[in-house]
Amino acid sequence: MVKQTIQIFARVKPTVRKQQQGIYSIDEDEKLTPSLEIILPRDLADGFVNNKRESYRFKFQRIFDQDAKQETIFENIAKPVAESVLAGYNGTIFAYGQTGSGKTFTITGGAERYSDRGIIPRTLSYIFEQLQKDSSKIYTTHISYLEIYNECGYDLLDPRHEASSLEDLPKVTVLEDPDQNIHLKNLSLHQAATEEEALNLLFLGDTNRMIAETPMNQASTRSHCIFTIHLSSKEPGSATVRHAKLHLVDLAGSERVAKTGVGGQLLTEAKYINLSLHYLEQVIIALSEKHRSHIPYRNSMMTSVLRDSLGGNCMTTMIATLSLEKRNIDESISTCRFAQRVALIKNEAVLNEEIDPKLMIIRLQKEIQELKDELAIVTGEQRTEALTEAELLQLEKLITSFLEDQDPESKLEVGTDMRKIHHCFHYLKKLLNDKKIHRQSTAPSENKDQNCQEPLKEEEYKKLRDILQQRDNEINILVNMLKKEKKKAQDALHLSSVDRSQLSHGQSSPFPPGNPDGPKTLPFSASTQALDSSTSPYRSSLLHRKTGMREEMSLGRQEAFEIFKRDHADSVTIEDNKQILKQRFAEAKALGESINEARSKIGRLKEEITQRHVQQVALGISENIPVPSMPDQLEEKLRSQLEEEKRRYKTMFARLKALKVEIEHLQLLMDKAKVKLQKEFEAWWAKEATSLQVNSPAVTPSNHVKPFPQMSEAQHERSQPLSNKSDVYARKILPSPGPLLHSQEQSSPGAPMENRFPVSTPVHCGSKNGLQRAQLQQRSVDCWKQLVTWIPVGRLCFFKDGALDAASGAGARLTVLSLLWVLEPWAARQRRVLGVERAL
Ligand SMILES: Nc1ncnc2c1ncn2[C@@H]1O[C@H](COP(=O)(O)OP(=O)(O)OP(=O)(O)O)[C@@H](O)[C@H]1O
Repeated sequence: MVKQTIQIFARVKPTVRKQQQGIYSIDEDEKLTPSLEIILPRDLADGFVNNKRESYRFKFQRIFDQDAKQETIFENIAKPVAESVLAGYNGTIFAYGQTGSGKTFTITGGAERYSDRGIIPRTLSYIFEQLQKDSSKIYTTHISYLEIYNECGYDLLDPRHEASSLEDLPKVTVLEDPDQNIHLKNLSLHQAATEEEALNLLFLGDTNRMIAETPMNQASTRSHCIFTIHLSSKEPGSATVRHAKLHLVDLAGSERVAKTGVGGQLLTEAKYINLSLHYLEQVIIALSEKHRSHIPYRNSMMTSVLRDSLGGNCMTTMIATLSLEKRNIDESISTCRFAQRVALIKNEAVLNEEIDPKLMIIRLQKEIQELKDELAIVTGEQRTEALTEAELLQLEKLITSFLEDQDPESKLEVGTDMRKIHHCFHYLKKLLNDKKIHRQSTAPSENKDQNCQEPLKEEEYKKLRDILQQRDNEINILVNMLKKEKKKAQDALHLSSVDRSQLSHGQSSPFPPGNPDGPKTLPFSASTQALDSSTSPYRSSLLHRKTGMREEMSLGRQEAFEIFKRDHADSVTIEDNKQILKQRFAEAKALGESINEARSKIGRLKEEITQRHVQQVALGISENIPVPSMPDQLEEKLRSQLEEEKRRYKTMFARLKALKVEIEHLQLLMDKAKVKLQKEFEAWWAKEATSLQVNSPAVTPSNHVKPFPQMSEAQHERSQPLSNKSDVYARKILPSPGPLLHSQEQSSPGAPMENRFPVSTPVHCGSKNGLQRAQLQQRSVDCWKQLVTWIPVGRLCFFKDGALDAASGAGARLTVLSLLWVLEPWAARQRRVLGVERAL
């Protein structure tokens, strides 16, 4: 048992230096428990004459200032916890702090750079690396991911549901057994055999969380998330299994309702969050007070789930995330106060061991059989029916192994069944008789042989022995050569099949097929498959969501999406990551080629060494000189080259492995960013469409949304106003329709100049007024209608491009494109009508 108080750490989020100057200081001199001093500026007292304290000092195990890297956080905070989990203890790391203070950044990581990986991906990496190294135990790893929102639990990894809102996810409920153990009903556990599988699960959960967000529930801020790694270990042959859980918890923002300034639904949410954090605080107060018999764990779902982590069987660590700006000083002080109370809680972690149920069943079955046999002896009730074939076979096996066992103390255990005992005696008797007969039949010939043998001269015997030895060596060498040839042929066969499969996949992988050291060949053939989304169910699920959403889009929306994507802030990150990914792929490819080269060089060197041996043997045979036992100079040289090449190979191999993890991580980051982008676009599209309808009562479906009565539903949808992300983008400029316009048809006499589309005067449609905007769009539709009637399709295409070039803002592009989608079929129809008229 390990008794330990909850470890508390502080992390200060980086902000503009000026804002934090003089607000806090870290005293690292107190080596054992460094302290953080928060200085309350006078002006925060709002002019009151008061005796408010000006400085607050809090002690932490360690304080990480703004420049602390994610790597440092992992090494100092998460690694020790991961180590104890590997040893079989439960562990929890939770981040607590106000919204925006860096909880998600610390626990999960940033979405932009690979180096921003947070505690979860790094811990997964570390755990799987350790599991690979330790071959003395059999490990199984499972993952679960729970979100608690408004006191309801949701399973973020349920494979049966595609979440489009939180309600689509299965609800998780807390059950308590008579021993007060907590069970989570409906929370799915997923086996993860590799780091890649576990990472895919993390990204799937994060994506589900993001997709399930509604504008009312902007995710992370208002929900708690618990990512759990379940680890079981067992020594081979042992009946004892160890179970350990590691909870990595991203709590909701801890700010008070008054500060958030929210109302309505948000207020309800804020209350729930505050309520659950309030209950968390109550639990912590109760635990930090001595002699409190009742701890109110059951008051909220979160405290129920984290029951073991708080004052129970767990090694728990808290990270207080602080955003030390002037306006956040109060919240930062309350976060630190909370941490000080948490630091008083004592946990008692024990190894969670149990007997493997399967082995337990076998053991109990054996015991039952033994007891039955004993009972039969005591009661004198012996079974009389004949032994079955299987029983007889098993007995004979037992006898054979008993006879072969060299240990004089060994016993033949057949139980108390008299039928079995009798059978054993019969069998042994038969064996003994058979052996006797055999001896008698072979004895005369042995004697004859002995008589025929002539005593060999000592010298001759020695010579023959030497020759025999020499022949043995030659045979060994030739057998080795044969083996190598056979292996080469197999490799060639395998390579050609790999080539074929790669060709059929249509993609070339930068990862080389293997390791020159024989048994561990093709370590990457499996892992490269992870890069292929079709082999990873979770990644393909992410991609499916992404492409699925895309397929549903109409063409007009797709074009709008392309523009939205181009102008979105995240597009820079996606592009950056694409570039990095390209670089990494190129690097991996180059590395793969070098590894292949090194591999063939190693093969060549080995070949040369073997050749040398063969030559020496051949020389030995022809000139009758013994094969030298020590390698000569040339062989020494070859061997040192071989060792050098092997070292080089190993270094490159390790780098390639790291690259592979990085590439996979980047791909997942990009997938996630793309899903986010798509989701934001959908939200923006829906919002704009509704805001146009709500804000423009004058624009009825007949005069605006569906300008052409003959239009099909699909065309109708394409003609929906895009509203041009009006206030975000620059002013929208439509090209002038030119002299073809009849001004009376286009504008009323009293209309403002900008609504009349004067020749070669751009129209500015950047007004926030929905009605005006709708009118302008209606007019532009009419204007284009006129224009397109007389333009052949080729010109229309020209206009499409010209308009795109002429337009200075993305909004204009959207309007022009949406109009074109409407007008293209319409113009074709018009031309057909005109053709008919002309023919008549
Ligand atoms: N140590 C840091 N270094 C760089 N950027 C950071 C750091 N901490 C936080 N950030 C950035 O600050 C922003 C807010 O951080 P984050 O989302 O992690 O806050 P949070 O506490 O989880 O907020 P919420 O309660 O809303 O979930 C993010 O853009 C994040 O990238």
